[in-house]
Amino acid sequence: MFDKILVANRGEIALRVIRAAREMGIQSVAVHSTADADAMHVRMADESVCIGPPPSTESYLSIPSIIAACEVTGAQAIHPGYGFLSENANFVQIVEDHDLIFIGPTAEHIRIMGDKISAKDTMKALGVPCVPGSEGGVPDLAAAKALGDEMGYPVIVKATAGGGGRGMKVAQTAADMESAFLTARSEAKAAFGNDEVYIEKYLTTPRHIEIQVFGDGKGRAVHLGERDCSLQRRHQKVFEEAPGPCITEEERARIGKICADAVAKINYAGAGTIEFLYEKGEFYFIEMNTRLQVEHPVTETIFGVDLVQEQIRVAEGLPMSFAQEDLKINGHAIEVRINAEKLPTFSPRPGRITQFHAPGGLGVRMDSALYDGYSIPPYYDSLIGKLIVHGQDRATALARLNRALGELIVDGVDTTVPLFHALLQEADIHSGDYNIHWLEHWLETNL
Ligand SMILES: Nc1ncc2cc(-c3cccc4ccccc34)c(N3CC[C@@H](N)C3)nc2n1
Ligand SMILES: [Ca+2]
Repeated sequence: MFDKILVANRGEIALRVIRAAREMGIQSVAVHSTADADAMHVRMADESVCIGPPPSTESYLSIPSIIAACEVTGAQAIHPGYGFLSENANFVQIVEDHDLIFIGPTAEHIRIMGDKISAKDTMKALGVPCVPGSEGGVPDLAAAKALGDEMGYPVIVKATAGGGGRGMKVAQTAADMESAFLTARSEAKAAFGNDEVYIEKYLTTPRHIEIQVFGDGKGRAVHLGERDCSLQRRHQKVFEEAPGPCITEEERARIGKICADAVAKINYAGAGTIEFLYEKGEFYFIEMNTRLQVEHPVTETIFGVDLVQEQIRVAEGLPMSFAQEDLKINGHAIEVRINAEKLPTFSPRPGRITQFHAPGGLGVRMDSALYDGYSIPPYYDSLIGKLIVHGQDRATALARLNRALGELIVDGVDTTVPLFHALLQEADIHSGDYNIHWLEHWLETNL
């Protein structure tokens, strides 16, 4: 059992992990840059260590500083949160070389899923439906053109080392293939130091449906249903919900079992998300995220579970607190991401919070590290809070979201709150009739 864990992150997710640990009687160590000395996660933790100057590369991404913080505080395990080092296989290896525990999957699984071709090959072999496309990487332009002609356009060229929308180029017709292929390859080289690309049939109007899975690392795994994360802008999710408004119980059981069985088979440990594109009733695997996701609270809310406590339990070698038959959906949950950004350009707006008031009442959860007088630093991402609401059905959740947004006070900086007030006026949001392009199309003529 852990006496003390180090939280290698900041902001709302650091607070989230500290809360889970405290409830388990585990002490927490916060790490912070000099810019975050006054951050709430530092105050909430049992102890804290300054690990460097503001730039992430010299603080939250500094592996030596984080390992040293464990040594001086006696932390036995590290929770990475999301982003930063959470999917860095080399970090996991170094953590384990120092006889510390990484709260998450193995370095091997992180590496397999971080390479989008080995991820697809692994999932295909495990019976997970994938997007049709190239067998592995595409070596040169001639092969790309031949494949495009064979598959039929449109196709999408993706960086093997990419993910999350980075290094992707669509070729609508054969004439586009040369520029799509060469641009994707050069951008992949520049961004990831690896110019390998692969090609897939481009799905034109899909939804983004992701399945939450959880494994004990010893051959058992469950699924916790899906989240619909289609409302995105430039690959940044803004609104996520569970269950998905367009997914039936039968579809959920079928794709959920396929995913749970797949990760069980590889002895996957901890939280994972299997990302699909969903179109015309079919699921197509695109990526697997080997971390806890920003939007995990909507899943926790409808199932009544604490996924962070489960991560800690499994890292301690304990069994999961639940089996598949224990996991029943209750109601509907929606999360909106509150960013310190100025609409309509979504440009980041750091600054000082003159007044903060979180909404409350029945079915409202606000995950945020804000407080009166807090100064949002300019060095990190602009997420300042997640508003999660729950209702017995989707309509109730939407009404509650509207009510909670009306209570939220964040004075002193611009935020994305007005976006959600506007979205709640839209019939398509109430009907749930949207796909991955809906928000960007809507933004062109609104806000
Ligand atoms: N074969 C094929 N067809 C259409 C696709 C469309 C996207 C995509 C493109 C633009 C926005 C998106 C929002 C949510 C989910 C996916 C997208 C996509 N992405 C974007 C990020 C990464 N998860 C993969 N892959 C696709 N792959
Ligand atoms: Ca991803």
